[in-house]
Amino acid sequence: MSAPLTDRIRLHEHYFRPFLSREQLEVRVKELGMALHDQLAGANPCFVVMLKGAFVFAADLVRASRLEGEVCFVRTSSYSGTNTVGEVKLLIPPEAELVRGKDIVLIEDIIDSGYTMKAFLPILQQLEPRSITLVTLLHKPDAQRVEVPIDLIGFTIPTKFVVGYGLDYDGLGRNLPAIYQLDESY
Ligand SMILES: O=P(O)(O)OC[C@H]1O[C@H](OP(=O)(O)OP(=O)(O)O)[C@H](O)[C@@H]1O
Ligand code: HPA
Repeated sequence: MSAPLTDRIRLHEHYFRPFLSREQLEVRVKELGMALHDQLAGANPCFVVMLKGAFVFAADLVRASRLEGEVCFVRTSSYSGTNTVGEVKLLIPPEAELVRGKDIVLIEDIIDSGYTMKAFLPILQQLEPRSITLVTLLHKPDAQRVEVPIDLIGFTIPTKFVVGYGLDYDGLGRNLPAIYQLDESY
């Protein structure tokens, strides 16, 4: 059954329909937090958050993990509209002194083509962390172009552009509490 028209949202010229509800996100993020807690029991990790998209997920995941640790922010950029431009820019690099020798929890909102992580992981590895645990809320396996070692995945989703819960379409939609999927019937 299609979603009621009132649930549809418009961002710029595109329409998006409800895809993952606030409740589904809350339940899954708690599960991911517990999994991290079990995997890193006793560690004092450094959470590395990929800005901008992962800021909402990271805020919930860090608290759900109940792990004590520093938080550090990194910013990459490679999307224009709904397409990757291929080249990954590192706009805010990681802080070397927070990463060296630490167990890193790398928090990403989405792995789509995989180009962002493929470009960023070697930069992180050069700083010689003790370990890296890569957590992504969303993964589009059919869109992935390069190998990425993902440790924890929230939701495996189809190859359609999504927004909300931190993810944007050209600067809009990050504030939405749920996740919406591009509706190509308009
Ligand atoms: O696997 P990929 O195809 O590389 O796509 C994933 C990346 O794309 C988005 O970032 P973006 O470059 O749009 O920057 P943003 O987080 O500031 O929105 C998203 O937050 C991921 O970091
Ligand atoms: O589907 C997406 N939505 C928002 N940002 C993204 N960056 C890569 N894929 C996506």
